[in-house]
Amino acid sequence: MSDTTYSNRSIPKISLHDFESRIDAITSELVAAAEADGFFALVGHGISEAEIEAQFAAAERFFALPDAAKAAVPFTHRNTGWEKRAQIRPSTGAADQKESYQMQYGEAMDGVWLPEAALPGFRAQSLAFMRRAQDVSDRLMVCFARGLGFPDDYFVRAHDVSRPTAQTVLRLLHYFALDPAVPAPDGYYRAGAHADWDFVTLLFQRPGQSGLEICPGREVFTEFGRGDKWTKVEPAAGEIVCNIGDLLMSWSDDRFKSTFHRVKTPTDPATDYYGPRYSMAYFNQPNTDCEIQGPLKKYPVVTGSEFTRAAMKRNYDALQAKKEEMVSTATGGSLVAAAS
Ligand SMILES: O=C(O)CCC(=O)C(=O)O
Ligand SMILES: [Fe+2]
Repeated sequence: MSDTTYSNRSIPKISLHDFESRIDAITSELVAAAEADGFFALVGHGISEAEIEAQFAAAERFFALPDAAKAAVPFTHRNTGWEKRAQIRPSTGAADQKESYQMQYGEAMDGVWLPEAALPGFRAQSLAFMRRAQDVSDRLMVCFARGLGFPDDYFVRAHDVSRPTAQTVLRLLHYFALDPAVPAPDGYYRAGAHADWDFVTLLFQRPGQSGLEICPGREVFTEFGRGDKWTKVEPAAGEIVCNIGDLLMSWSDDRFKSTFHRVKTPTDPATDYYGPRYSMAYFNQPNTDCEIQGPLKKYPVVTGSEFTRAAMKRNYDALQAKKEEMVSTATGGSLVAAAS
């Protein structure tokens, strides 16, 4: 990561307090942030620090189980379950050095919840927290619908978690601690650069456990490039960092930006955080049967399941291209230079 240059831009902080009476002002702030940055920090959203910490405590209990126990609920093709060092990013061609567990509301969780006895209270705690995150998401969706000239309930209905076609996910993440005395090996990434492919992501972080960096600048949602000017986003107690995903970028005819981001591998003991990092990402995904098209009809109509399939294919194709690039660089005799 020695090629990184930093820019000290800050992301907008937006409060949702008195939502009903301030909805137009909040909508203007959200639209401006979505157009310019693709990232913003929410305060006054109604989820208390204690509620967030209770879910982090549940996440810690989950990850503290032996791998053999977690392996009973492995990652599935329906985007649920547990993985460890298994997510390879097209930007790096290497697996993220983390473990994660993804939960949904409906049938996609069949067989992917641990038995109650293995982790008492975990399922009820997590589903209750997901509903709290959904309440916040619904308010953002009303504002984005207004901003784009759709009826208020347009996006809320397309992300209805009470229906069996729901795909929305809460992902618990755990990045492993590193020893500041031992430099991380080449090719070690906590989370390689990527854009999310959902509508909007709500990211919960723990104060002190830094590492998130963002890189605005994408022009169209189909673009898979990445820029080189990064900005650190420090966790603050009680704040929810939100980012626009590819779905909303496409649904807004590329007006709102889905922004590249990553979790930096610590390289400097003077400034970087080497301890374990826990984070939680709530990915708002569309119902499989909803129809997606922006007001200007820039892209053809697709259903929620078609959009998901296309996003996975774009990711897969980009990964193949990265692998070919790595092979050709290696056979060109410059293996060391290939480490990005
Ligand atoms: O852990 C984080 O802070 C970021 C996670 C993330 O970007 C993702 O899982 O998509
Ligand atoms: Fe992400």
